[in-house]
Amino acid sequence: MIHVLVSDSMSSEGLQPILNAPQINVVQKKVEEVEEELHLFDAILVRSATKVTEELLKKMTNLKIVGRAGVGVDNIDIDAATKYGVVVINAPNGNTISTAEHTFAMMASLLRHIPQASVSVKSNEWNRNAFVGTELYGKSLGIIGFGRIGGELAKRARVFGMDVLVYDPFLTKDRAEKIGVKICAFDELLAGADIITVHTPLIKETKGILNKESIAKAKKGVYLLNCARGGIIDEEGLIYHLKNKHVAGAALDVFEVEPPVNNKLLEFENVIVTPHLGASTKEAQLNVAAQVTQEVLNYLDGKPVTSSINLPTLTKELFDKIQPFYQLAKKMGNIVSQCMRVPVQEIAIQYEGTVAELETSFITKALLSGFLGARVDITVNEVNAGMIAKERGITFSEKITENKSGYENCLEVKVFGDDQTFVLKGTHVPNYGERIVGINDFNIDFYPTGHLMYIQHQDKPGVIGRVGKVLGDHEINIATMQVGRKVKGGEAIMMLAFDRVLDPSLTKQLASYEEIVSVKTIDL
Ligand SMILES: NC(=O)C1=CN([C@@H]2O[C@H](COP(=O)(O)OP(=O)(O)OC[C@H]3O[C@@H](n4cnc5c(N)ncnc54)[C@H](O)[C@@H]3O)[C@@H](O)[C@H]2O)C=CC1
Ligand SMILES: O=C(O)CCC(=O)C(=O)O
Repeated sequence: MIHVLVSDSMSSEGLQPILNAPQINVVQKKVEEVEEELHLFDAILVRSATKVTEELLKKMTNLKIVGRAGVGVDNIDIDAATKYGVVVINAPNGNTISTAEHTFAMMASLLRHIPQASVSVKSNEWNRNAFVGTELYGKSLGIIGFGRIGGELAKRARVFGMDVLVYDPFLTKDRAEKIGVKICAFDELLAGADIITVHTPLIKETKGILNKESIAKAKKGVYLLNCARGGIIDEEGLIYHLKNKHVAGAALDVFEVEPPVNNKLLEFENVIVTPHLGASTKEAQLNVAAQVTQEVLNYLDGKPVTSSINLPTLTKELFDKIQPFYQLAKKMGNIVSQCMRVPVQEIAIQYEGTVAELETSFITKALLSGFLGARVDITVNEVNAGMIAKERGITFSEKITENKSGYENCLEVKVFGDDQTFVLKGTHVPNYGERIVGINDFNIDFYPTGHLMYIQHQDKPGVIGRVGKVLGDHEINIATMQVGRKVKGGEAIMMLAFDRVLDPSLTKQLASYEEIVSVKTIDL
Protein backbone atom coordinates (compact mmCIF):
# COMPACT_ATOMS: atom_id res chain seq x y z
CA MET A 1 0.00 0.00 0.00
CA ILE A 2 1.26 3.48 -0.90
CA HIS A 3 0.54 6.28 1.60
CA VAL A 4 0.07 9.89 0.47
CA LEU A 5 -0.33 12.84 2.82
CA VAL A 6 -2.18 15.92 1.52
CA SER A 7 -1.33 18.47 4.20
CA ASP A 8 -2.81 21.68 2.77
CA SER A 9 -6.28 22.25 1.38
CA MET A 10 -6.51 21.36 -2.30
CA SER A 11 -9.17 21.08 -4.98
CA SER A 12 -10.81 17.70 -4.42
CA GLU A 13 -11.65 17.53 -8.13
CA GLY A 14 -7.94 17.90 -8.92
CA LEU A 15 -7.07 15.19 -6.40
CA GLN A 16 -9.59 12.69 -7.83
CA PRO A 17 -7.06 10.51 -9.72
CA ILE A 18 -5.07 9.88 -6.56
CA LEU A 19 -8.17 9.52 -4.37
CA ASN A 20 -9.51 6.90 -6.77
CA ALA A 21 -6.25 5.04 -7.31
CA PRO A 22 -6.31 1.49 -5.95
CA GLN A 23 -3.49 0.65 -3.55
CA ILE A 24 -3.11 4.32 -2.53
CA ASN A 25 -4.18 5.46 0.90
CA VAL A 26 -4.66 9.25 0.90
CA VAL A 27 -4.71 11.08 4.23
CA GLN A 28 -5.90 14.71 4.12
CA LYS A 29 -4.61 16.11 7.41
CA LYS A 30 -2.11 18.66 8.67
CA VAL A 31 1.39 17.41 9.48
CA GLU A 32 0.83 18.07 13.21
CA GLU A 33 -2.18 15.74 13.16
CA VAL A 34 -0.20 12.75 11.88
CA GLU A 35 3.05 13.15 13.85
CA GLU A 36 3.05 9.46 14.81
CA GLU A 37 2.55 8.18 11.26
CA LEU A 38 4.95 10.49 9.38
CA HIS A 39 7.38 7.63 8.72
CA LEU A 40 4.73 5.83 6.63
CA PHE A 41 4.17 8.35 3.86
CA ASP A 42 5.61 7.83 0.37
CA ALA A 43 4.47 11.24 -0.86
CA ILE A 44 3.38 14.58 0.56
CA LEU A 45 1.31 17.15 -1.35
CA VAL A 46 1.50 20.72 -0.11
CA ARG A 47 0.60 24.30 -1.01
CA SER A 48 2.47 27.14 0.70
CA ALA A 49 1.27 26.65 4.28
CA THR A 50 3.14 23.42 5.05
CA LYS A 51 6.82 24.01 5.62
CA VAL A 52 8.78 21.02 4.35
CA THR A 53 11.84 21.50 6.53
CA GLU A 54 14.83 19.23 7.05
CA GLU A 55 13.36 18.32 10.42
CA LEU A 56 10.13 17.12 8.78
CA LEU A 57 12.03 15.27 6.04
CA LYS A 58 14.07 13.45 8.69
CA LYS A 59 10.86 12.16 10.25
CA MET A 60 9.39 11.10 6.88
CA THR A 61 11.81 8.24 6.41
CA ASN A 62 9.79 6.59 3.63
CA LEU A 63 9.22 9.78 1.64
CA LYS A 64 9.95 9.66 -2.08
CA ILE A 65 8.33 12.80 -3.46
CA VAL A 66 7.10 16.23 -2.40
CA GLY A 67 4.44 17.68 -4.69
CA ARG A 68 3.97 21.45 -4.47
CA ALA A 69 0.57 22.46 -5.83
CA GLY A 70 1.79 25.85 -7.02
CA VAL A 71 4.94 27.59 -8.25
CA GLY A 72 7.06 28.90 -5.36
CA VAL A 73 9.04 26.23 -3.55
CA ASP A 74 10.50 28.51 -0.89
CA ASN A 75 8.49 26.57 1.73
CA ILE A 76 10.46 23.44 0.85
CA ASP A 77 14.07 22.81 1.85
CA ILE A 78 15.23 21.66 -1.58
CA ASP A 79 18.82 20.96 -0.48
CA ALA A 80 17.61 18.75 2.36
CA ALA A 81 15.13 16.95 0.08
CA THR A 82 17.93 16.37 -2.42
CA LYS A 83 20.21 15.09 0.34
CA TYR A 84 17.59 12.53 1.39
CA GLY A 85 16.87 11.50 -2.21
CA VAL A 86 13.38 13.00 -2.24
CA VAL A 87 12.15 14.39 -5.55
CA VAL A 88 10.48 17.80 -5.41
CA ILE A 89 8.01 18.72 -8.13
CA ASN A 90 5.78 21.75 -8.58
CA ALA A 91 2.93 22.83 -10.83
CA PRO A 92 4.56 25.72 -12.64
CA ASN A 93 1.86 26.76 -15.12
CA GLY A 94 -1.44 26.09 -13.39
CA ASN A 95 -1.81 29.40 -11.57
CA THR A 96 0.01 31.79 -13.91
CA ILE A 97 -3.09 33.43 -15.36
CA SER A 98 -4.84 33.73 -12.00
CA THR A 99 -1.81 35.39 -10.41
CA ALA A 100 -1.29 37.74 -13.35
CA GLU A 101 -4.99 38.69 -13.21
CA HIS A 102 -4.82 39.21 -9.46
CA THR A 103 -1.79 41.46 -9.83
CA PHE A 104 -3.58 43.43 -12.50
CA ALA A 105 -6.66 43.75 -10.30
CA MET A 106 -4.47 44.92 -7.42
CA MET A 107 -2.80 47.50 -9.65
CA ALA A 108 -6.11 48.91 -10.87
CA SER A 109 -7.54 48.87 -7.34
CA LEU A 110 -4.48 50.63 -5.96
CA LEU A 111 -4.54 53.45 -8.48
CA ARG A 112 -8.34 53.92 -8.25
CA HIS A 113 -8.57 53.41 -4.45
CA ILE A 114 -11.30 50.82 -4.91
CA PRO A 115 -10.91 48.97 -1.56
CA GLN A 116 -10.87 52.24 0.42
CA ALA A 117 -13.83 53.65 -1.54
CA SER A 118 -15.78 50.46 -0.99
CA VAL A 119 -15.24 50.61 2.77
CA SER A 120 -16.21 54.28 2.74
CA VAL A 121 -19.52 53.75 0.89
CA LYS A 122 -20.38 50.83 3.15
CA SER A 123 -19.83 53.20 6.10
CA ASN A 124 -22.60 55.38 4.68
CA GLU A 125 -20.19 58.00 3.24
CA TRP A 126 -20.39 59.46 -0.26
CA ASN A 127 -17.03 61.18 -0.61
CA ARG A 128 -16.15 61.29 -4.30
CA ASN A 129 -13.34 63.84 -3.88
CA ALA A 130 -11.40 61.62 -1.50
CA PHE A 131 -10.90 58.88 -4.06
CA VAL A 132 -9.69 60.62 -7.20
CA GLY A 133 -7.50 58.08 -8.93
CA THR A 134 -4.81 57.80 -11.58
CA GLU A 135 -5.21 56.22 -15.05
CA LEU A 136 -3.14 53.23 -16.06
CA TYR A 137 -3.16 54.43 -19.66
CA GLY A 138 0.16 55.94 -20.70
CA LYS A 139 1.93 54.98 -17.47
CA SER A 140 5.16 52.96 -17.28
CA LEU A 141 4.91 49.63 -15.55
CA GLY A 142 8.24 48.24 -14.32
CA ILE A 143 8.26 44.45 -14.01
CA ILE A 144 11.07 42.84 -12.03
CA GLY A 145 11.19 39.14 -12.98
CA PHE A 146 9.80 38.44 -16.40
CA GLY A 147 8.85 34.76 -16.28
CA ARG A 148 5.41 33.26 -16.75
CA ILE A 149 3.47 35.66 -14.51
CA GLY A 150 5.51 38.74 -15.45
CA GLY A 151 4.92 37.92 -19.13
CA GLU A 152 1.15 37.48 -18.78
CA LEU A 153 0.91 40.69 -16.76
CA ALA A 154 2.83 42.59 -19.44
CA LYS A 155 0.44 41.42 -22.18
CA ARG A 156 -2.50 42.79 -20.17
CA ALA A 157 -0.68 46.05 -19.41
CA ARG A 158 0.11 46.58 -23.10
CA VAL A 159 -3.59 46.20 -23.96
CA PHE A 160 -4.32 48.95 -21.40
CA GLY A 161 -1.91 51.27 -23.21
CA MET A 162 0.91 51.04 -20.69
CA ASP A 163 4.61 51.06 -21.49
CA VAL A 164 6.35 48.09 -19.94
CA LEU A 165 9.92 48.20 -18.65
CA VAL A 166 11.41 44.89 -17.66
CA TYR A 167 14.36 43.85 -15.53
CA ASP A 168 15.26 40.15 -15.67
CA PRO A 169 18.89 39.08 -16.13
CA PHE A 170 17.75 35.90 -17.92
CA LEU A 171 15.35 37.49 -20.41
CA THR A 172 16.08 37.09 -24.11
CA LYS A 173 15.69 39.97 -26.54
CA ASP A 174 13.41 37.85 -28.70
CA ARG A 175 10.84 37.26 -25.98
CA ALA A 176 10.89 40.91 -24.93
CA GLU A 177 10.32 42.03 -28.53
CA LYS A 178 7.50 39.56 -29.03
CA ILE A 179 5.55 40.91 -26.05
CA GLY A 180 6.54 44.51 -26.79
CA VAL A 181 8.41 45.36 -23.60
CA LYS A 182 11.65 47.24 -23.06
CA ILE A 183 14.57 45.43 -21.42
CA CYS A 184 16.19 47.67 -18.79
CA ALA A 185 19.00 47.67 -16.30
CA PHE A 186 17.73 47.58 -12.72
CA ASP A 187 18.41 51.27 -12.01
CA GLU A 188 16.95 52.28 -15.37
CA LEU A 189 13.70 50.51 -14.48
CA LEU A 190 13.65 52.20 -11.07
CA ALA A 191 14.12 55.61 -12.61
CA GLY A 192 11.59 55.13 -15.42
CA ALA A 193 8.61 53.29 -13.89
CA ASP A 194 5.46 54.85 -12.42
CA ILE A 195 4.42 51.50 -10.99
CA ILE A 196 6.80 48.68 -10.04
CA THR A 197 5.79 45.07 -9.51
CA VAL A 198 7.95 42.08 -8.58
CA HIS A 199 7.53 38.57 -10.06
CA THR A 200 10.71 36.72 -9.16
CA PRO A 201 11.13 33.71 -6.90
CA LEU A 202 12.26 34.54 -3.36
CA ILE A 203 15.96 33.63 -3.50
CA LYS A 204 19.03 35.26 -2.01
CA GLU A 205 19.50 37.49 -5.08
CA THR A 206 15.92 38.79 -4.91
CA LYS A 207 15.38 39.03 -1.15
CA GLY A 208 14.98 42.73 -0.46
CA ILE A 209 15.72 43.66 -4.09
CA LEU A 210 13.41 46.62 -3.43
CA ASN A 211 14.70 48.11 -0.17
CA LYS A 212 15.31 51.49 1.41
CA GLU A 213 18.21 52.29 -0.96
CA SER A 214 16.75 50.99 -4.21
CA ILE A 215 13.26 52.43 -3.62
CA ALA A 216 14.93 55.83 -3.12
CA LYS A 217 16.09 55.62 -6.77
CA ALA A 218 12.50 55.20 -8.00
CA LYS A 219 10.33 58.15 -9.11
CA LYS A 220 8.73 60.15 -6.33
CA GLY A 221 5.12 59.00 -6.15
CA VAL A 222 5.86 55.50 -7.39
CA TYR A 223 3.37 52.69 -6.67
CA LEU A 224 4.76 49.30 -5.60
CA LEU A 225 3.20 45.85 -5.87
CA ASN A 226 4.21 42.50 -4.47
CA CYS A 227 2.11 39.51 -5.51
CA ALA A 228 5.08 37.15 -5.56
CA ARG A 229 6.68 36.53 -2.16
CA GLY A 230 6.94 38.46 1.07
CA GLY A 231 10.47 39.79 1.49
CA ILE A 232 11.18 40.57 -2.17
CA ILE A 233 10.15 44.09 -1.19
CA ASP A 234 11.83 44.71 2.14
CA GLU A 235 9.00 45.68 4.48
CA GLU A 236 11.11 48.07 6.61
CA GLY A 237 12.30 49.89 3.48
CA LEU A 238 8.75 50.15 2.18
CA ILE A 239 7.46 51.53 5.49
CA TYR A 240 10.25 54.12 5.46
CA HIS A 241 9.27 55.35 1.98
CA LEU A 242 5.52 55.26 2.70
CA LYS A 243 6.14 57.49 5.69
CA ASN A 244 8.21 59.99 3.72
CA LYS A 245 5.62 59.82 0.87
CA HIS A 246 8.21 58.79 -1.72
CA VAL A 247 5.94 55.80 -2.36
CA ALA A 248 2.37 56.82 -3.22
CA GLY A 249 0.88 53.46 -2.35
CA ALA A 250 1.44 49.75 -2.29
CA ALA A 251 -0.55 46.61 -3.08
CA LEU A 252 0.52 43.49 -1.25
CA ASP A 253 -0.70 39.94 -1.57
CA VAL A 254 2.23 38.46 0.34
CA PHE A 255 4.14 39.26 3.52
CA GLU A 256 7.42 38.44 5.20
CA VAL A 257 5.40 36.65 7.88
CA GLU A 258 2.04 35.15 6.89
CA PRO A 259 -0.44 35.86 8.25
CA PRO A 260 1.03 39.25 9.14
CA VAL A 261 1.27 39.88 12.87
CA ASN A 262 1.53 43.45 14.21
CA ASN A 263 2.62 44.48 10.74
CA LYS A 264 2.85 48.29 10.47
CA LEU A 265 2.11 48.12 6.74
CA LEU A 266 -1.50 47.30 7.53
CA GLU A 267 -1.88 50.70 9.21
CA PHE A 268 -1.30 52.73 6.03
CA GLU A 269 -4.48 53.95 4.31
CA ASN A 270 -2.67 53.82 0.93
CA VAL A 271 -1.60 50.17 1.30
CA ILE A 272 -4.11 47.63 0.01
CA VAL A 273 -3.74 43.98 0.90
CA THR A 274 -5.06 40.49 0.19
CA PRO A 275 -4.29 37.28 2.09
CA HIS A 276 -2.01 35.54 -0.49
CA LEU A 277 -4.83 35.16 -2.97
CA GLY A 278 -2.88 35.27 -6.24
CA ALA A 279 -3.57 31.64 -7.05
CA SER A 280 -6.91 31.42 -5.29
CA THR A 281 -9.31 30.82 -8.14
CA LYS A 282 -11.29 27.67 -8.86
CA GLU A 283 -9.47 27.31 -12.14
CA ALA A 284 -5.94 27.68 -10.74
CA GLN A 285 -6.62 25.38 -7.81
CA LEU A 286 -8.03 22.70 -10.07
CA ASN A 287 -5.07 23.07 -12.45
CA VAL A 288 -2.34 22.86 -9.81
CA ALA A 289 -3.95 20.03 -7.86
CA ALA A 290 -4.50 18.03 -11.05
CA GLN A 291 -0.96 18.68 -12.33
CA VAL A 292 0.74 17.76 -9.11
CA THR A 293 -1.47 14.71 -8.58
CA GLN A 294 -0.62 13.36 -12.01
CA GLU A 295 3.09 13.97 -11.48
CA VAL A 296 3.09 12.22 -8.11
CA LEU A 297 1.15 9.26 -9.54
CA ASN A 298 3.63 9.04 -12.41
CA TYR A 299 6.62 9.11 -10.13
CA LEU A 300 5.24 6.52 -7.73
CA ASP A 301 4.55 4.37 -10.78
CA GLY A 302 8.15 4.63 -12.00
CA LYS A 303 7.26 7.00 -14.85
CA PRO A 304 9.00 10.29 -15.65
CA VAL A 305 8.09 13.60 -14.05
CA THR A 306 8.07 16.74 -16.13
CA SER A 307 8.39 19.50 -13.56
CA SER A 308 10.97 18.40 -11.07
CA ILE A 309 13.01 20.98 -9.19
CA ASN A 310 15.88 18.63 -8.31
CA LEU A 311 15.96 16.14 -11.21
CA PRO A 312 16.47 16.56 -14.95
CA THR A 313 13.02 16.59 -16.49
CA LEU A 314 12.21 13.99 -19.13
CA THR A 315 9.34 13.51 -21.51
CA LYS A 316 7.65 10.10 -21.54
CA GLU A 317 9.23 9.37 -24.93
CA LEU A 318 12.72 10.21 -23.69
CA PHE A 319 12.17 8.35 -20.45
CA ASP A 320 11.23 5.17 -22.36
CA LYS A 321 14.44 5.47 -24.36
CA ILE A 322 16.55 6.08 -21.27
CA GLN A 323 14.97 3.40 -19.09
CA PRO A 324 17.12 0.42 -20.29
CA PHE A 325 20.35 2.40 -19.89
CA TYR A 326 19.22 3.71 -16.54
CA GLN A 327 18.81 0.12 -15.28
CA LEU A 328 22.09 -0.98 -16.86
CA ALA A 329 24.00 1.98 -15.40
CA LYS A 330 22.62 1.36 -11.93
CA LYS A 331 23.76 -2.25 -12.08
CA MET A 332 27.16 -1.30 -13.48
CA GLY A 333 27.75 1.13 -10.63
CA ASN A 334 26.74 -1.53 -8.16
CA ILE A 335 29.01 -4.18 -9.73
CA VAL A 336 32.05 -1.90 -9.72
CA SER A 337 31.39 -0.89 -6.13
CA GLN A 338 31.26 -4.53 -5.02
CA CYS A 339 34.29 -5.58 -7.07
CA MET A 340 36.37 -2.67 -5.84
CA ARG A 341 36.09 -2.62 -2.09
CA VAL A 342 38.58 0.23 -1.56
CA PRO A 343 38.24 4.00 -1.15
CA VAL A 344 37.51 5.60 -4.50
CA GLN A 345 38.50 9.07 -5.67
CA GLU A 346 37.18 9.32 -9.21
CA ILE A 347 34.51 7.87 -11.46
CA ALA A 348 34.70 8.58 -15.18
CA ILE A 349 31.86 7.53 -17.45
CA GLN A 350 32.07 7.37 -21.21
CA TYR A 351 29.13 7.09 -23.58
CA GLU A 352 29.39 5.71 -27.11
CA GLY A 353 26.83 5.18 -29.86
CA THR A 354 23.07 5.69 -29.54
CA VAL A 355 23.11 6.12 -25.76
CA ALA A 356 25.22 9.25 -26.20
CA GLU A 357 22.24 10.96 -27.86
CA LEU A 358 20.14 10.69 -24.69
CA GLU A 359 20.09 12.73 -21.44
CA THR A 360 23.34 11.20 -20.19
CA SER A 361 23.40 13.24 -16.97
CA PHE A 362 20.45 11.17 -15.79
CA ILE A 363 22.23 7.91 -16.64
CA THR A 364 25.40 9.13 -14.91
CA LYS A 365 23.40 9.80 -11.74
CA ALA A 366 21.91 6.30 -11.97
CA LEU A 367 25.39 4.82 -12.19
CA LEU A 368 26.58 6.89 -9.24
CA SER A 369 23.55 5.87 -7.21
CA GLY A 370 24.25 2.19 -7.95
CA PHE A 371 27.86 2.69 -6.91
CA LEU A 372 27.12 4.65 -3.72
CA GLY A 373 24.08 2.57 -2.79
CA ALA A 374 26.40 -0.39 -2.25
CA ARG A 375 28.52 1.68 0.13
CA VAL A 376 26.36 3.96 2.23
CA ASP A 377 23.45 3.16 4.48
CA ILE A 378 21.19 6.00 3.36
CA THR A 379 18.83 6.12 0.39
CA VAL A 380 20.81 7.03 -2.70
CA ASN A 381 19.06 7.71 -5.96
CA GLU A 382 19.43 9.93 -8.98
CA VAL A 383 18.24 12.89 -6.90
CA ASN A 384 21.03 12.91 -4.33
CA ALA A 385 23.77 10.77 -5.91
CA GLY A 386 25.82 13.74 -7.17
CA MET A 387 25.63 15.51 -3.83
CA ILE A 388 26.60 12.40 -1.85
CA ALA A 389 29.51 11.63 -4.19
CA LYS A 390 30.84 15.17 -3.66
CA GLU A 391 30.35 14.95 0.10
CA ARG A 392 32.47 11.79 0.06
CA GLY A 393 35.23 13.37 -1.99
CA ILE A 394 34.44 11.39 -5.15
CA THR A 395 34.69 13.39 -8.35
CA PHE A 396 32.75 12.21 -11.37
CA SER A 397 32.74 13.10 -15.01
CA GLU A 398 31.07 12.02 -18.20
CA LYS A 399 32.12 12.25 -21.79
CA ILE A 400 30.81 11.25 -25.15
CA THR A 401 33.26 9.56 -27.48
CA GLU A 402 33.32 8.07 -30.94
CA ASN A 403 31.81 4.59 -30.95
CA LYS A 404 34.65 2.10 -31.24
CA SER A 405 32.98 -0.56 -29.11
CA GLY A 406 31.50 -2.65 -31.91
CA TYR A 407 28.09 -2.40 -30.20
CA GLU A 408 25.22 -0.13 -31.14
CA ASN A 409 25.72 1.57 -27.78
CA CYS A 410 28.23 1.27 -24.98
CA LEU A 411 28.71 2.65 -21.48
CA GLU A 412 32.17 2.45 -20.01
CA VAL A 413 32.90 3.29 -16.39
CA LYS A 414 36.43 3.70 -15.13
CA VAL A 415 36.86 3.94 -11.38
CA PHE A 416 40.05 5.15 -9.75
CA GLY A 417 40.60 4.07 -6.16
CA ASP A 418 43.42 3.42 -3.70
CA ASP A 419 46.02 1.45 -5.75
CA GLN A 420 43.34 0.14 -8.08
CA THR A 421 41.55 1.02 -11.27
CA PHE A 422 38.51 -0.88 -12.45
CA VAL A 423 36.88 -0.68 -15.85
CA LEU A 424 33.48 -2.08 -16.73
CA LYS A 425 31.72 -1.95 -20.09
CA GLY A 426 28.05 -2.53 -20.69
CA THR A 427 25.61 -2.40 -23.55
CA HIS A 428 21.89 -2.74 -24.10
CA VAL A 429 20.87 -4.91 -27.01
CA PRO A 430 17.30 -4.18 -28.15
CA ASN A 431 15.01 -7.22 -27.64
CA TYR A 432 17.81 -9.05 -25.85
CA GLY A 433 18.63 -6.97 -22.81
CA GLU A 434 21.51 -5.55 -20.85
CA ARG A 435 24.93 -7.21 -21.07
CA ILE A 436 28.25 -6.63 -19.40
CA VAL A 437 30.76 -6.93 -22.21
CA GLY A 438 34.06 -5.95 -20.67
CA ILE A 439 35.85 -6.10 -17.35
CA ASN A 440 39.20 -4.32 -17.25
CA ASP A 441 40.92 -5.51 -20.44
CA PHE A 442 38.89 -8.70 -20.77
CA ASN A 443 36.03 -9.26 -23.16
CA ILE A 444 33.16 -11.14 -21.55
CA ASP A 445 29.39 -11.33 -22.04
CA PHE A 446 26.98 -11.83 -19.18
CA TYR A 447 23.58 -10.72 -17.97
CA PRO A 448 24.00 -8.62 -14.82
CA THR A 449 21.46 -10.04 -12.40
CA GLY A 450 21.11 -12.09 -9.22
CA HIS A 451 24.06 -13.55 -7.32
CA LEU A 452 27.37 -13.48 -9.13
CA MET A 453 30.96 -14.45 -8.43
CA TYR A 454 33.85 -12.72 -10.16
CA ILE A 455 37.11 -14.69 -10.14
CA GLN A 456 40.49 -13.50 -11.43
CA HIS A 457 42.77 -16.45 -12.06
CA GLN A 458 45.57 -17.85 -14.16
CA ASP A 459 44.66 -19.53 -17.40
CA LYS A 460 45.83 -23.03 -16.40
CA PRO A 461 44.26 -26.46 -16.91
CA GLY A 462 42.13 -27.60 -13.99
CA VAL A 463 41.22 -24.18 -12.51
CA ILE A 464 37.69 -24.18 -13.86
CA GLY A 465 37.26 -27.82 -12.76
CA ARG A 466 38.50 -27.00 -9.27
CA VAL A 467 36.04 -24.13 -8.89
CA GLY A 468 33.24 -26.42 -10.14
CA LYS A 469 34.22 -29.14 -7.67
CA VAL A 470 34.33 -26.81 -4.64
CA LEU A 471 30.90 -25.45 -5.50
CA GLY A 472 29.54 -28.94 -6.25
CA ASP A 473 30.85 -30.22 -2.91
CA HIS A 474 28.74 -27.52 -1.27
CA GLU A 475 25.74 -28.47 -3.40
CA ILE A 476 25.80 -25.13 -5.17
CA ASN A 477 24.37 -25.11 -8.64
CA ILE A 478 26.10 -22.88 -11.20
CA ALA A 479 23.37 -21.18 -13.24
CA THR A 480 25.64 -19.62 -15.89
CA MET A 481 29.36 -19.23 -16.35
CA GLN A 482 31.49 -17.10 -18.68
CA VAL A 483 35.27 -17.04 -18.96
CA GLY A 484 37.58 -14.58 -20.62
CA ARG A 485 41.31 -14.34 -21.20
CA LYS A 486 43.70 -12.19 -23.15
CA VAL A 487 46.49 -14.65 -23.99
CA LYS A 488 46.85 -18.39 -23.57
CA GLY A 489 48.29 -19.20 -20.14
CA GLY A 490 48.02 -15.59 -18.93
CA GLU A 491 45.54 -13.80 -16.68
CA ALA A 492 41.92 -14.85 -17.01
CA ILE A 493 38.54 -14.12 -15.48
CA MET A 494 35.37 -16.09 -14.69
CA MET A 495 31.89 -14.74 -14.00
CA LEU A 496 29.52 -17.25 -12.45
CA ALA A 497 25.85 -16.82 -11.61
CA PHE A 498 23.96 -18.63 -8.85
CA ASP A 499 20.43 -18.99 -7.70
CA ARG A 500 21.20 -17.99 -4.14
CA VAL A 501 23.56 -15.92 -1.98
CA LEU A 502 26.88 -17.66 -1.34
CA ASP A 503 28.42 -18.25 2.06
CA PRO A 504 31.52 -16.01 2.53
CA SER A 505 33.55 -19.08 3.61
CA LEU A 506 33.40 -20.29 -0.01
CA THR A 507 35.06 -17.13 -1.24
CA LYS A 508 37.87 -17.68 1.23
CA GLN A 509 38.29 -21.32 0.22
CA LEU A 510 38.47 -20.51 -3.49
CA ALA A 511 40.83 -17.58 -2.95
CA SER A 512 43.26 -19.86 -1.11
CA TYR A 513 44.16 -21.72 -4.34
CA GLU A 514 47.43 -20.65 -5.88
CA GLU A 515 46.06 -20.14 -9.41
CA ILE A 516 43.23 -17.97 -8.15
CA VAL A 517 44.17 -14.28 -7.77
CA SER A 518 40.96 -12.92 -6.28
CA VAL A 519 37.32 -13.85 -5.69
CA LYS A 520 34.51 -11.34 -5.30
CA THR A 521 30.82 -11.99 -4.80
CA ILE A 522 28.31 -9.56 -6.28
CA ASP A 523 24.66 -9.42 -5.30
CA LEU A 524 22.40 -7.37 -7.56
N1 LIG B 1 0.76 35.24 -4.88
C1 LIG B 1 0.60 34.02 -5.28
O1 LIG B 1 -0.37 33.36 -4.92
C2 LIG B 1 1.58 33.43 -6.21
C3 LIG B 1 2.89 33.82 -6.19
N2 LIG B 1 3.79 33.24 -7.04
C4 LIG B 1 5.18 33.70 -6.97
O2 LIG B 1 5.52 34.29 -8.20
C5 LIG B 1 6.83 33.93 -8.53
C6 LIG B 1 7.01 33.99 -10.03
O3 LIG B 1 6.23 32.96 -10.65
P1 LIG B 1 6.43 32.57 -12.19
O4 LIG B 1 6.33 33.78 -13.03
O5 LIG B 1 5.54 31.44 -12.47
O6 LIG B 1 7.94 32.08 -12.14
P2 LIG B 1 8.98 32.03 -13.33
O7 LIG B 1 10.04 31.10 -12.89
O8 LIG B 1 8.29 31.78 -14.62
O9 LIG B 1 9.57 33.51 -13.37
C7 LIG B 1 10.47 34.02 -12.47
C8 LIG B 1 11.36 34.99 -13.21
O10 LIG B 1 12.21 35.64 -12.28
C9 LIG B 1 13.44 35.87 -12.94
N3 LIG B 1 14.50 36.14 -11.98
C10 LIG B 1 15.23 35.25 -11.25
N4 LIG B 1 16.15 35.92 -10.53
C11 LIG B 1 16.00 37.23 -10.81
C12 LIG B 1 16.66 38.40 -10.36
N5 LIG B 1 17.67 38.35 -9.48
N6 LIG B 1 16.25 39.59 -10.84
C13 LIG B 1 15.22 39.66 -11.73
N7 LIG B 1 14.59 38.58 -12.20
C14 LIG B 1 14.95 37.38 -11.73
C15 LIG B 1 13.66 34.61 -13.72
O11 LIG B 1 14.58 34.78 -14.76
C16 LIG B 1 12.27 34.32 -14.23
O12 LIG B 1 12.07 34.85 -15.51
C17 LIG B 1 6.97 32.53 -7.94
O13 LIG B 1 8.33 32.24 -7.64
C18 LIG B 1 6.13 32.59 -6.70
O14 LIG B 1 6.94 32.90 -5.61
C19 LIG B 1 3.41 32.34 -7.97
C20 LIG B 1 2.12 31.92 -8.06
C21 LIG B 1 1.08 32.40 -7.16
O1 LIG C 1 -2.33 29.38 -3.10
C1 LIG C 1 -1.21 28.92 -2.94
O2 LIG C 1 -0.98 27.74 -2.67
C2 LIG C 1 -0.03 29.84 -3.11
C3 LIG C 1 0.38 29.90 -4.51
C4 LIG C 1 1.75 30.41 -4.61
O3 LIG C 1 2.16 31.28 -3.90
C5 LIG C 1 2.64 29.80 -5.60
O4 LIG C 1 2.17 29.01 -6.42
O5 LIG C 1 3.82 30.11 -5.55
